[in-house]
Amino acid sequence: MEGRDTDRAGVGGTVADVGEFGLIREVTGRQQVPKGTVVGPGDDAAVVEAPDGRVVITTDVLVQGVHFRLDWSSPEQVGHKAAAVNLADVAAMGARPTSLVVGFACPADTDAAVATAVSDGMSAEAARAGAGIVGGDVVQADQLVISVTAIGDLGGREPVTRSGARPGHIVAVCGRLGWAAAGLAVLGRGFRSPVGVVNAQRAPEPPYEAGLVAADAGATSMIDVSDGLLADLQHLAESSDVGIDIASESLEVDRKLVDVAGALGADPMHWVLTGGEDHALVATFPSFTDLPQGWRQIGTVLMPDTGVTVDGKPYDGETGWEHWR
Ligand SMILES: Nc1ncnc2c1ncn2[C@@H]1O[C@H](COP(=O)(O)OP(=O)(O)OP(=O)(O)O)[C@@H](O)[C@H]1O
Ligand SMILES: Cc1ncc(C[n+]2csc(CCOP(=O)(O)O)c2C)c(N)n1
Ligand SMILES: [Mg+2]
Ligand SMILES: [Mg+2]
Ligand SMILES: [Mg+2]
Repeated sequence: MEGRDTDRAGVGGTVADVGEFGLIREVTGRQQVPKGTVVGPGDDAAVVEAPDGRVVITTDVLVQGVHFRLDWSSPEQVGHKAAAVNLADVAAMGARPTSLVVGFACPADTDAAVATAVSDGMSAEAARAGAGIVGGDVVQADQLVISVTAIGDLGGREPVTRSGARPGHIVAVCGRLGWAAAGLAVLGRGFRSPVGVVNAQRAPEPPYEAGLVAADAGATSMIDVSDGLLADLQHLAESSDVGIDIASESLEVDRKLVDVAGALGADPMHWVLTGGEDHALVATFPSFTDLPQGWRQIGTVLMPDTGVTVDGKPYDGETGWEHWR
């Protein structure tokens, strides 16, 4: 196969065989983490030492047909989403986003106005988080690809990683769950309404400020929900070496989700538990914490042997999005 070098492959099969998270383990296992790295690969963002402080840095790539479709979303909404998913990773470290660097790839026949509208959408969402675009690159490609690197400022705080949860802590969430998944289901069936869930899929609105607030309130770990609540809690549970139980009765299922699910013959609780792309923030706090405004308790941290459960039982079904699956 083109480009395949069996001597160097180190791992057999295709990336689909290895899996998204297996591939991350493979590539990070071969990398040397440089001196001055405070938080290396494995969290929502890295934290590196700079001469005058610590910098939070993270990248997410969005690919046409995988993360968005131009017949589903306006170019501005695509740009908004590309910025939001990265800004949310900075917020999930308890940091304030400051700047974005943008890689933009598209075919030769793309309208220039599409490219500028994507950029405008990114700038507008960055501004909502207090950040702006400071550089980038534009190149030719077979489809639209947007790669964003976001930089954040901890303002002297310690980063809130995925690894600080301990048994007895409470699990809390801020932001929407299941809305973008409902929107995806609607769009996937060729509908364009209700616009509330559809716009949640097109242009998510993560609660950036809540990341800083959680850090100041003593959050012990945090992650943003990109792949699905249960899938992302699994990452947090593995990093912290704990178990987590979610109480389904504490998860509010908005009337809108119930209505959309009814119309599509879907289960709204499945969207809430496993839907990604709303970029809600999930954090753990010591049990005595008065949760900050907007945060609600949804579960508890347990000993590691139980894994991630819902009402004490393992979840029956996919827990979230995984590339190549
Ligand atoms: N090619 C890579 N090389 C080094 N580290 C990587 C690579 N790909 C991913 N990682 C690291 O693996 C960890 C998990 O990545 P992942 O993309 O799942 O996190 P995320 O960006 O928070 O989630 P999502 O992409 O679903 O929004 C991150 O710390 C990321 O930096
Ligand atoms: C056209 C189209 N098809 C499917 C989806 C669903 N989807 C794509 S990536 C992802 C998880 C987050 O991505 P990542 O892990 O890369 O951050 C999800 C839920 C979509 N948004 N658009
Ligand atoms: Mg993340
Ligand atoms: Mg990522
Ligand atoms: Mg993901």
